[in-house]
Amino acid sequence: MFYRLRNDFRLSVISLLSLCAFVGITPFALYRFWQGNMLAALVDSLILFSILSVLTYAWFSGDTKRSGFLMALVVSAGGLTIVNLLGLVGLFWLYPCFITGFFLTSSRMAVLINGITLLALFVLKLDSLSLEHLISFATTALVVSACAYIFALRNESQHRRLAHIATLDPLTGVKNRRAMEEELSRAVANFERHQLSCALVILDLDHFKAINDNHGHGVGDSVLNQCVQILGENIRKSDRLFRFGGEEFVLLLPGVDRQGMHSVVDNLYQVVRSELKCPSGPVTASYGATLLQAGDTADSWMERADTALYQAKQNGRDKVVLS
Ligand SMILES: Nc1nc2c(ncn2[C@@H]2O[C@H](COP(=O)(O)OP(=O)(O)OP(=O)(O)O)[C@@H](O)[C@H]2O)c(=O)[nH]1
Repeated sequence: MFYRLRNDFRLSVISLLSLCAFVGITPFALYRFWQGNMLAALVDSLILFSILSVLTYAWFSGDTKRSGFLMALVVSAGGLTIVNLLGLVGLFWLYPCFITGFFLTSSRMAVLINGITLLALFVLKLDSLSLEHLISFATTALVVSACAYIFALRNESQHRRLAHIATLDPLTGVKNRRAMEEELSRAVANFERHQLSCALVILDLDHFKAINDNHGHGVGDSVLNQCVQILGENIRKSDRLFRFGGEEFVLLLPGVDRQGMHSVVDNLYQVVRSELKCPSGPVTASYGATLLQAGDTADSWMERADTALYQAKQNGRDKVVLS
């Protein structure tokens, strides 16, 4: 439970708001029932019920995108109800409602919900509010929403950037192992659903430790970068290249059959062999390749490619083994 709260910001906001609403509204609802003010008690209960329903949906479905949107609607409707009940004083409650919208849903949606809430205030033309009150409130609420919108936009773009950076290998700039695991699972799903074939190639540079030991890590790094450049120039746009770790790379080749896989790996073998160099001479690589098969999981597919690579190494390196 704490793990989910820590890792899902929207779920934690939904939960916190629900807790505040439960603690804040329940005593009022009970008090109003006790006083016999049934209408107000019913409104309180309805708000509570809506909030707790969204909370339950968020926890059980895990769909915090939709739950956040629903919660933003409930919060705004709750805010309008409070203004209806309290008049001018109730307007102050709309400010936090307007801001929480940006924590619960996308910035665009929050702007839309806030706009509709403001419009509703003017349309309802509550007796207790003068036009002057409404215009003053609308102006300040717009300023608050604009600031929250800019902040939320900045936050969203930084989040996207960080998510992108988290999938890249900092040295070579190609996708890392984390991104690879996602793509492997996607390829398995595509194969199960659309029978889209896919080949997996693992390439491991031979005696790379010796390059580092003899020429230094800087040269080792530049060999890795050269290798990525050579591979990138010799694969299709639809192919995916990942750095699996150290001096090991993984290639995903969607849409190829056995013959296609054979010719791609053969070509890479030749090109790397003739173009990849370090100060003491050419650098070679060993390859393990296999096609995705019915009943494969990402792990079993990877394991087969790894076994093929192991055989290539065992056979003396600078070899290709197709599983
Ligand atoms: N320069 C550099 N070296 C790295 C990097 N990541 C891992 N290494 C080194 O790569 C070397 C890999 O060594 P091994 O696993 O023994 O592989 P190898 O020497 O290529 O031997 P075989 O694969 O069996 O041919 C280790 O010395 C690591 O320190 C990196 O980002 N840059």
